[in-house]
Amino acid sequence: MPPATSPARVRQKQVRVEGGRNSIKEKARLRLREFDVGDRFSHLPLARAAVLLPLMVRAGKLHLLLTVRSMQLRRSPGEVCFPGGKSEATDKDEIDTALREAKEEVGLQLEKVEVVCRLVPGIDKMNYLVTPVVGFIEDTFQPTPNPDEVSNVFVMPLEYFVKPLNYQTVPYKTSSGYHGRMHSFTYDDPEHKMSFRIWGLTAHFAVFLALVIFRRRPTFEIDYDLDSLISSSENYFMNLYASVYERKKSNI
Ligand SMILES: CCCC(=O)SCCNC(=O)CCNC(=O)[C@H](O)C(C)(C)COP(=O)(O)OP(=O)(O)OC[C@H]1O[C@@H](n2cnc3c(N)ncnc32)[C@H](O)[C@@H]1OP(=O)(O)O
Ligand SMILES: [Mg+2]
Repeated sequence: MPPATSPARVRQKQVRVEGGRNSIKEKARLRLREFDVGDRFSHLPLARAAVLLPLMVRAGKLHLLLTVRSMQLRRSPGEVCFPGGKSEATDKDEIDTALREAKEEVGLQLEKVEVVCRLVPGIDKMNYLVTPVVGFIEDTFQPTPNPDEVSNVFVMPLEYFVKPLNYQTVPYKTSSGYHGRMHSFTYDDPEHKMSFRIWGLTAHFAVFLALVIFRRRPTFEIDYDLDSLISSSENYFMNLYASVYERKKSNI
């Protein structure tokens, strides 16, 4: 047998690693495509925003890239969120918005993202319809955060959003009167030697993504029926939307 450092053995190992990485990605891709909502919610009469949920394979596991918002921002300073922002007139759709914002905020070139799908949207505290766009990026990506908008970038295992070490649930009521629960995760990042708190809308999207990909019951309670995740996630959103819509109508 050739020595462990011989070019043939190194190449064999590389092929195995790439094969493993591809099968993780392929399984995730197939699951995500089942949940692609396309432009089904795009006609809803709310202001629009989109975020990119950047997935990568690191050490054989799926990871998500997240950002910490600059303290200078007017809205949600210091909160953890995905790269993203409001739609601009030049954006063709939510995918354009998410990719444009990811480039502006963390320097991610759009040709470095393999867009897989759009998931069920959420509604933020300003009543923006926020569409999560899921895309694969390489784990070699080196972010260049725009300091006006982003103060930090970190990567965490997607699995943490179904099996967290530090989790709390926070009941909340929106301005439109909708009652729900917000997830709140604290993640101790070994790379930055810092703790990050991921909660609210960002946690909501990360949990849903983990449920779609892992099909596993999390260690905490969720508002979905796992046996019919597509319909229950859409119903959850439509109830939230109805409460916002009713409120908007009554304010006219
Ligand atoms: C109902 C649940 C509510 C919650 O969950 S709160 C709990 C946790 N927080 C979260 O989960 C965060 C959720 N929010 C978000 O993900 C984002 O806010 C959301 C909805 C995608 C919107 O994206 P944003 O990032 O707020 O919007 P954006 O990126 O378009 O703009 C942000 C602000 O930056 C400004 N900006 C853009 N380019 C700039 C530049 N080159 N230099 C300086 N400033 C710049 C831009 O004007 C905007 O400012 P402003 O917000 O309009 O005051
Ligand atoms: Mg933004």
